[in-house]
Amino acid sequence: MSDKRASCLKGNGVTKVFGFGDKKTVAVNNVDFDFREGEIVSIVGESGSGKTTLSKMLLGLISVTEGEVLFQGKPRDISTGQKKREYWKGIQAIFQDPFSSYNMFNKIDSVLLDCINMRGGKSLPYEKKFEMMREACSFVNLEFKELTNKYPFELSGGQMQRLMIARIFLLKPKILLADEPTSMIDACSRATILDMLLKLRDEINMTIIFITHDIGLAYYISDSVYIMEHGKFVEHGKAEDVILHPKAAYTQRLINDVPKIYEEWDLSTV
Ligand SMILES: Nc1ncnc2c1ncn2[C@@H]1O[C@H](COP(=O)(O)OP(=O)(O)OP(=O)(O)O)[C@@H](O)[C@H]1O
Repeated sequence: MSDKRASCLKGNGVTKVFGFGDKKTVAVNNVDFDFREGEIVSIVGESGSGKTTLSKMLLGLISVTEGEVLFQGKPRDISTGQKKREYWKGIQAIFQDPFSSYNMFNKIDSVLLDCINMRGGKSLPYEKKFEMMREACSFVNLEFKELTNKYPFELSGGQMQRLMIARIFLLKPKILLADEPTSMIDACSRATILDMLLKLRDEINMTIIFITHDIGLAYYISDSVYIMEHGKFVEHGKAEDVILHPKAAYTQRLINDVPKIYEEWDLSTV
């Protein structure tokens, strides 16, 4: 993590409270963060720690109860539909379930064409658009000519994940929020997807925010890590500092929970 990189997304005292009175839940409790341009950040926590709520606030899908979010150094303004759409040119997300990410009635061509149009390419000649779609598919090792005229449900899970990354390749957002994007696929496809995301970060200097419960993945992939417990960040810093020298008991526990595959199994107790 280098302080020389400009701030991309910053939060001061960001809080989300659901419900009122006895039914009140403080899902995210007064968190501060500063994600830098081109940085890979992981937000790690167990189920219910507030990761999804925080990502929805970052994406502008739900309101912030208290605190402020700054995008590229300026207070974020998503007060109208128009301003939200403008903000979403800068921040995009991929989710763990690729099936939920597509309108299944839209052919793959139109999924990709929408991205080109969103980036202001509506009036480009079709040959140029075709070339852009072909390039985006080839970036993720897919053949556009095999996908054209098909629907997303005709693809395998792994192909759908790759198509999601092809969309990001075309949209070129400043920030990509990736919510456990590799949890539903096998280890081999998982490594490929991660490598593609890292390559994309290198090509377009995108900030990637990984939302995960997997501290091992966070160590492997991130520049910096934020550890979340009960809606608060209990520690953050460079991935190797936080994970190799954890200060919070909670971080220590998450690390201890990672199965150590190099240790022999003791089957006598089974
Ligand atoms: N719409 C909602 N209304 C009320 N409470 C909510 C709502 N959404 C989330 N919560 C509560 O906020 C807390 C944090 O939930 P959140 O989904 O953000 O956790 P998480 O870390 O993403 O969990 P997981 O890894 O299981 O997705 C939980 O106690 C949850 O019950």
